[in-house]
Formats: sequence, C-alpha cells, structure tokens
Amino acid sequence: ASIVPRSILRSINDNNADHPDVALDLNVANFDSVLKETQATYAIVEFFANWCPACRNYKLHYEKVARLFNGPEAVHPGIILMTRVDCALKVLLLCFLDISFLSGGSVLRETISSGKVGDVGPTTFLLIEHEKKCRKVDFSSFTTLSHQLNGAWLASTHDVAKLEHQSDATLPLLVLSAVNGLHIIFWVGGQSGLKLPTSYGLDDKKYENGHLESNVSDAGQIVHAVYDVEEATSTAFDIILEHKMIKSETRASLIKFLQLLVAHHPSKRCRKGSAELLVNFDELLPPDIWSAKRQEFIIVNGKGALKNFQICGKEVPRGNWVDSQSGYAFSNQVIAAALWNFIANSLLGTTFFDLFFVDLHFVVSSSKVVFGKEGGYGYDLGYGSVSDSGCGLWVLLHSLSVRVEDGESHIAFTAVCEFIHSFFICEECRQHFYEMCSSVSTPFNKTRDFVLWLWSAHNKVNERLMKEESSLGTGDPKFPKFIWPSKQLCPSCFLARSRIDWDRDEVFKFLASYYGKMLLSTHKGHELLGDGGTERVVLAEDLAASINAVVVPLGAALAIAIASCAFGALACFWRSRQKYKKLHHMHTLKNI
Ligand SMILES: Cc1cc2nc3c(=O)[nH]c(=O)nc-3n(C[C@H](O)[C@H](O)[C@H](O)COP(=O)(O)OP(=O)(O)OC[C@H]3O[C@@H](n4cnc5c(N)ncnc54)[C@H](O)[C@@H]3O)c2cc1C
Repeated sequence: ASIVPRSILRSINDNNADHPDVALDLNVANFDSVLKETQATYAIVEFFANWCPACRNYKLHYEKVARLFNGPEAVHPGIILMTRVDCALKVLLLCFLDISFLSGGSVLRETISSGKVGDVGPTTFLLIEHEKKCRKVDFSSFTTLSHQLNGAWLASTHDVAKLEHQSDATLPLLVLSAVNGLHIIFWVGGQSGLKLPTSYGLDDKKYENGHLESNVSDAGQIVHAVYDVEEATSTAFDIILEHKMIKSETRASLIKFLQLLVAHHPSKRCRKGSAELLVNFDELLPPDIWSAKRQEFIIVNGKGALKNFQICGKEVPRGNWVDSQSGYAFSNQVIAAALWNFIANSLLGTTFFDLFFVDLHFVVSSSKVVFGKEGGYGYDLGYGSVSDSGCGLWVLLHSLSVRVEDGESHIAFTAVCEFIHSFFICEECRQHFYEMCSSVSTPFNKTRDFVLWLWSAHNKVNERLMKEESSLGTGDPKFPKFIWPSKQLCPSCFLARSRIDWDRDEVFKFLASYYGKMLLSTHKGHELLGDGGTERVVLAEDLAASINAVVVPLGAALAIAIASCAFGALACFWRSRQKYKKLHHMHTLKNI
C-alpha cells in the first residue's frame, strides 16, 4: 500500500477505466518486498517526477509496454515486472540491491544523507531496517538523476550479469529512463546477457488456444507452453507435499516419474531441480515417513527442509497460467460446487461433489486469482490437485512422450500411468486414466506408439468432457472441448475430408514437432535430430550447461550428465547410488 498521496496526474489516469495503469508503483514501503517477491525474472524500474511534462507524456508509452508484461491482459506474463518510482515524492528512500551498478550511481550516493528526513512517517522503520543498503534520493536529486538517465541506458549487459550473481540479489534490476516504448522493447530484446526468451513488439497479441486459428510457428506461443509446463510441474510437486501423498505405496511412482523428468523434461531448470531431488531423495524423504504427521515434520524440518524446495527453480511457480483454463472451467457452477464442498468438508467432513477436492487449507493458501483468457479472472481453487493445471500437465506428458527413446517408451508409459494414479486427487480423472492405462496389453516398443496412445487418451478425455459439458451445461462456451488437433492446426492429420479418420503417421509427425521441436525452438543449447520423421531433442549440452548455472550437488550433476545419455541409465545410476548410500550408512554404523 502506498504510504504517500498519489499525484493528481496519477489519480486522473487511474480513473481511466478503459486503460487502468498496470505498471506497479514502487515506493519506500514496498520497493524491496515487491522486487523480492515478484515471480518475474526481471524488473524494469522507471524513475520519473510527477511534475515533469516529458515524464507525463512518456507515461503513455511506458504503460503500453507495461501492458505486454503486467496485468491480466499481459501478452508475455511472468517475465518482466514493469514498475515505476515517483522521484518527486517528498522523501524517497530507495533500497537498491546494490546501487553501485548504476553508472550514475555516484549521483545517487552523493544525495542527501542526513538532516533532511522530513515527513518520513512510517518509513523510519524501513530506514533502520535497511540502513546499510538504502540510499536516499530526494526531490532535488531528481533533476540530476533525470539528466544522467535521459536517453542513456544505465545497465549494460555486463552489469546485469554481475547483478545476477550477487548473493542477495533476487533479480537483476534494469533501469532506464524516458525515451519511448519501442526503445524499451528493442533494448530488452537486445540484451543477450538476459535469458529472455524472445524479442517483443508492441503489436504482440495474446496467444489463444490451439483450437482457434493458431500459428504453430510462433515461437512465443511455444515459450508460453514451456511456462505452463514449468508451472504444472512445480504446482504438482507442491501439492504432493502439501497433501503428504508420498506413502510407501506411492514412493516408487514418484521416483520413476522424477527419473523421467530428469531425463526428458522440456525445461532445463525443472530437469535440474528433479535431479537434485532424486539424488537426495533418501535424505530428503527418508523411508520411515509414512505417517502424515511424520511426513509433515520431515517436510518442514528435515534435511534440506523440503518445503522450501522448488523443483523448477525459485522463479516457479509464478502463480499464473498462460495457455490454460486452469484445471476445470471457471464457471460459476464450478466455483459454487467447490465452495459447497469446502463448507461440507468443514462442517460435515464430507464432500458433495466428487470431482472437486477442496479443503480449508486449499481455499486459504492455494486459491489464487489466475488470468483467464480474454483477461477475465477465474479462481483456481486447487481442486484439480495435480490436475490443478490439467492443461500444463497434459502438455508436460505430451512433451515427455515425444522425447523418450523407442527403448524407453514402455517404462515411460508406466511411469506416467503410475504417477497419475498415485498423485491425481481428482478421483474420477485418476480412475478413468488408469482404466485407459490398464487396457494396454502389449508393451510399447516404439516412441510412436506411446505418443499416439497418449494423444488418443487425451482425446478420449476431451470427448468425455465434451459430452458431460453439453449435457450438464457446465462448459465454457468460449472454450469448448474438442477433438485435437483441429483441421486448421494440422490439415495433413486428416484423411480425405473425414473429421475423425486420422492419418496416424501425420499425427505422430505433428505431435513430435509440436511438443518436441517447437516447444524448445527458442531454447539455446539443444540439438535437433531428424529421426525417421521424429524430431528428437538431444539434451546433453543443454543439461550440461545447467550444471554451471548454479551450484548443484555433485550427485545431481552426475545424475544430469547421465540423464543426458538415457533415461534407463539414470534409473540404473539412481539405484546404484541408493545402494551405495545404504552400504555407506551401514559401514558408518558398524564403525560407531
Ligand atoms: C491425465 C489427466 C486426466 C484428466 N482427466 C479428467 C477427467 O476425467 N475429467 C475432467 O473433468 N478433467 C480431467 N482432466 C483435466 C482436463 O483434461 C483438462 O486438462 C482441463 O479441463 C483443462 O482443459 P484445457 O481446455 O485447458 O486443455 P487440456 O485438455 O488440458 O489440453 C491442454 C492443451 O493440450 C493440447 N491438446 C488437447 N488435446 C490434445 C490431444 N489429444 N493430444 C495432444 N495435445 C492435446 C491443446 O493445445 C490444449 O490446449 C484430466 C487431466 C489430466 C492431465
């Protein structure tokens, strides 16, 4: 909450209902916390003065850019947090991560440091709290500041890279000044030191669902899919922990699935996190934790305190989905049903609607406002559990399926089936999926068979939901379920004119490309191999690169390296490591 009155200019603009401001106002009270807590990887801070006419004109440009990244209509959400600081506020205390990275830093450092505290009010506390890190900037310094900043980029690629490695830096801070919107976009897109996935344009459009007219060659769209997959992975893992679902009978399923993730997850950071978890599995989740109480204790207090572990890195989950209706449709009926369940759960310990799993904890801790398509809001009540992001989870499963080798296809299939069976809270989904798994009588020995099986299973779910939604009237008319892919998306997937007669070779080619090559087309460090029509992603270089990015335990690094050879090899490595640990443990005990 702002502790200072907003300028008149701001109030007028804020009341513009058509274009409410989306750039975040930072001030002394929220500067540090907003930048620390944001899920975005980068932040841009605009320094301006509310009395400055050039700044006022510039605001329109800045807001245009901010709308690409911030708010419910964001085309590229979760990447850059667009913020601003009104330097003309009476007394402004800015807590920079490290002010010296500014080439104009000396100006800031020289600004008033004593005797002009003025009407600080509640900020006094912050001044004390961040005494060492804070610098004061006041009204008089802004003129100099703006002079220094105008037209010149203050943070070079080099500076940004340096910032990333600072121990207390939660994110690099890029500082620019008033030029125009396009300059910002070009500048951001041109920062090769930043791991930004794509370049941006003011005309960028929000990506709509695959069944709508879709341009599959749009790399940005695929990058979005990677975000959803990361979000799904991270959410699934959180839910598994939150609900203490790791039991003696589900432990092996989790390990198998983690092995699959380490070897074939499309996101490098998820692979790395899964490897860390896998290699340290026995320490993090010792085999004796099967009571919920003990599990809770271990997760919170155990070695490495698993509750703080983020499987896809600290930026994920971001709390929003790019290309998903988030679990089930955001219909009022769904929310009503979930709330009924919540009430029923609290009062009677029972559930009215089988499909939805809601408990008090979920409603309080996991409910989040998610960005619906068309900018609408929906409440994600977490009732889908691992399917919290059914959409992201499907995309993850498909993208895993196209990455496995022929020889791994059946083991990967089993890993997926067991994982869904063990960790999907939605009973109906779980059962239905399990039935489809059980109906497979001959083991898969080709990637193609597994890929097509998963595609067909997903379509069976789509078909079932289509029927349910039309009979119950619960579907969202804007996002109807449909048999996928559509003709627009893959014309060659259809034989002749028939809607349901598939050319399975073409479907496989399409899926391999859509979930394989396309998903990673903008990621560096991977190599694409043509494999008889299959696009297979070779991860070795990509994975190896991740070892250097952040310090990972040696074991994890090894696991990553081995994972790049084959999923099967990893399973083998993992087993031998666990065996070694056991022997080592016994040896230690003996010595004691
Ligand atoms: C394993 C599993 C089982 C589920 N079972 C149920 C259930 O029984 N009942 C229920 O209500 N919900 C179930 N769900 C959730 C449901 O399937 C959807 O995930 C959810 O309704 C969100 O739908 P969506 O329209 O965002 O796209 P989703 O159906 O989640 O699909 C995500 C994306 O995948 C692509 N896609 C769609 N179909 C296919 C396909 N056949 N092959 C490859 N790609 C495709 C599209 O680009 C789509 O946008 C299940 C989810 C999972 C992961």
